[in-house]
Amino acid sequence: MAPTKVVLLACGSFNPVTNMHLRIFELARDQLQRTGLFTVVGGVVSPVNDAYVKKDLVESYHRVQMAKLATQSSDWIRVDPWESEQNSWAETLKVLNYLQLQLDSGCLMSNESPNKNSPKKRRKRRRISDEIQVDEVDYNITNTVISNQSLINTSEPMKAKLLCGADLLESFAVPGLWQQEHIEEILGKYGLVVISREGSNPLKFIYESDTLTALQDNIHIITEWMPNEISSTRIRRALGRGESVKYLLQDGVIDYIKKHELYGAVSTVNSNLSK
Ligand SMILES: Nc1ncnc2c1ncn2[C@@H]1O[C@H](COP(=O)(O)OP(=O)(O)OP(=O)(O)O)[C@@H](O)[C@H]1O
Ligand SMILES: NC(=O)c1ccc[n+]([C@@H]2O[C@H](COP(=O)(O)O)[C@@H](O)[C@H]2O)c1
Repeated sequence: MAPTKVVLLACGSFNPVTNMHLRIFELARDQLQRTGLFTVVGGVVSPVNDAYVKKDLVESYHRVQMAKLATQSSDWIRVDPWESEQNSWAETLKVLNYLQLQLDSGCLMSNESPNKNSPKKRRKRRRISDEIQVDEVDYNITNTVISNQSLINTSEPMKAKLLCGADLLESFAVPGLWQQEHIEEILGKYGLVVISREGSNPLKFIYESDTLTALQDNIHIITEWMPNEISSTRIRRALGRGESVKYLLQDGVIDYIKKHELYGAVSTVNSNLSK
């Protein structure tokens, strides 16, 4: 049987995007392809909407720009600002539905597709947006994406899968956070690729849930044998304290943070301080 073509979607704050966020895409692609069952044709970073209540969340405009800078050298990971541009927070299932509709209709937007602004493509994406009942999106804003990534060929059937760290899987158990039907649909219709994280035990977590056990064929657990806790929270803390974050974030992201004085970082534009 030919491998299933897959596009990985990572939803999160990306506040800011770290090298570990990039690493989980790479690890997931490598390990999924080694099974011989999947070909990973793309990865999508979807920064969460500003309406998602989280401490210290900087404006999505900045989080999207940083994610674009971080992924600009990748030929398969791109950033989709659609979720961040909605008028309200969009649940993860809706983001997956939106991505799958784009894949089904052959109109997955690249970060720099030459004809991305064509009225035909704009109309098509607007229809997709209407179909999943989210607020109207201004695609002129969406299309101000800057990057050098190539267009994913969407002429063949492709499946969206949710890529996450084990902490996101474990958040399924937080009362009131996820609707049961959403969890079932995310797993049943799409599937989950979970990267292990220090302090988590995804296999035990699945074992303890009847829903997850019933759908475990659609959960791919990938062990990160070089675990590290590069987390956005720790990066923000370091920045606020004036500590170096070099090699934890892409250089372009560090420059952007300093230029815009995000997370309490001090601009180096007018000073002689090195990174
Ligand atoms: N070190 C890591 N190992 C494995 N997965 C990770 C790691 N860091 C982030 N992820 C995963 O990347 C996705 C997006 O990350 P997100 O920005 O929401 O989390 P975070 O880095 O933990 O942020 P914060 O520290 O602000 O809570 C999530 O699924 C998260 O589990
Ligand atoms: N019900 C849901 O769909 C649901 C609930 C909680 C978090 N999420 C998503 O999970 C991600 C969590 O990000 P953080 O780990 O940064 O909080 C975000 O993208 C958020 O939208 C989705």
